[in-house]
Amino acid sequence: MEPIIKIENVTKKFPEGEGEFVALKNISLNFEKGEFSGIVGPSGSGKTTLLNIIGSLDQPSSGNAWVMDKNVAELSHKESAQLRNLHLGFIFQVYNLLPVYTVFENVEFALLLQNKSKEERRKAVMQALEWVGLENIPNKKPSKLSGGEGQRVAIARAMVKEPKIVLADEPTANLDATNAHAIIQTMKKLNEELGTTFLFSTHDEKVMQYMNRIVHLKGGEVEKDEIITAQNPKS
Ligand SMILES: Nc1ncnc2c1ncn2[C@@H]1O[C@H](COP(=O)(O)OP(=O)(O)OP(=O)(O)O)[C@@H](O)[C@H]1O
Repeated sequence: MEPIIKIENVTKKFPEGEGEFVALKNISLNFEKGEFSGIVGPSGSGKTTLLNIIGSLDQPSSGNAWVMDKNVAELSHKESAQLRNLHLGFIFQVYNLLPVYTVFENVEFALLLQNKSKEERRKAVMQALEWVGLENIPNKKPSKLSGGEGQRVAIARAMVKEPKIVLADEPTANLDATNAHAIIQTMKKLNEELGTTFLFSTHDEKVMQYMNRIVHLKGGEVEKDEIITAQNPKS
């Protein structure tokens, strides 16, 4: 089976002063369907840059990044928007909920670009809220939510389209330990039940212990690619 994400000799350069800064240096990596994997590394090592390329939010300077059989390096703006809309879910450190809308509406938003009836949307939103344990507060406004609840809404918003891949950039950075564990366990459950592929960027040891695989980046290069087996759990 083809990997769901295939990174092939990807280099990413950003302009810096007169010259350029190389954020990713000739990286090659594959991720299989259903992985629950983390990208870890020091600040500035290229984690977000790599997630942005996989998320089709940015393009490599050279090399190829295949995401669900589409080469991100060759997509037009419209095609990358379509890839994101149909197949990718995003969870960020900051939840980016729209304050004037309810929990229900914030999650429903992700479906408005899809051709679904109001009733189909209602069902999908309530299912997603159930997945994250917020089915009882669809009408609350974000300002009335705790940090953990806010991040749950963000997970529901990412999951409501039932994407093939969820990209989570430091999803627990603003949460206390109890909420961080709860959030990551919710994502792990969705990974196991729905087969969604999850790819995290994280510094958080609490997150790392749930991973099946940890890719260590350093200075834009893969320093270590670690498969975590049941016999070798992280503590
Ligand atoms: N748009 C940009 N323009 C210029 N330089 C950039 C840009 N985006 C990232 N960089 C640089 O590329 C390097 C890698 O950044 P990236 O955000 O991928 O790191 P990271 O590993 O996610 O770090 P952190 O853990 O702090 O989020 C950094 O040195 C950053 O300054």
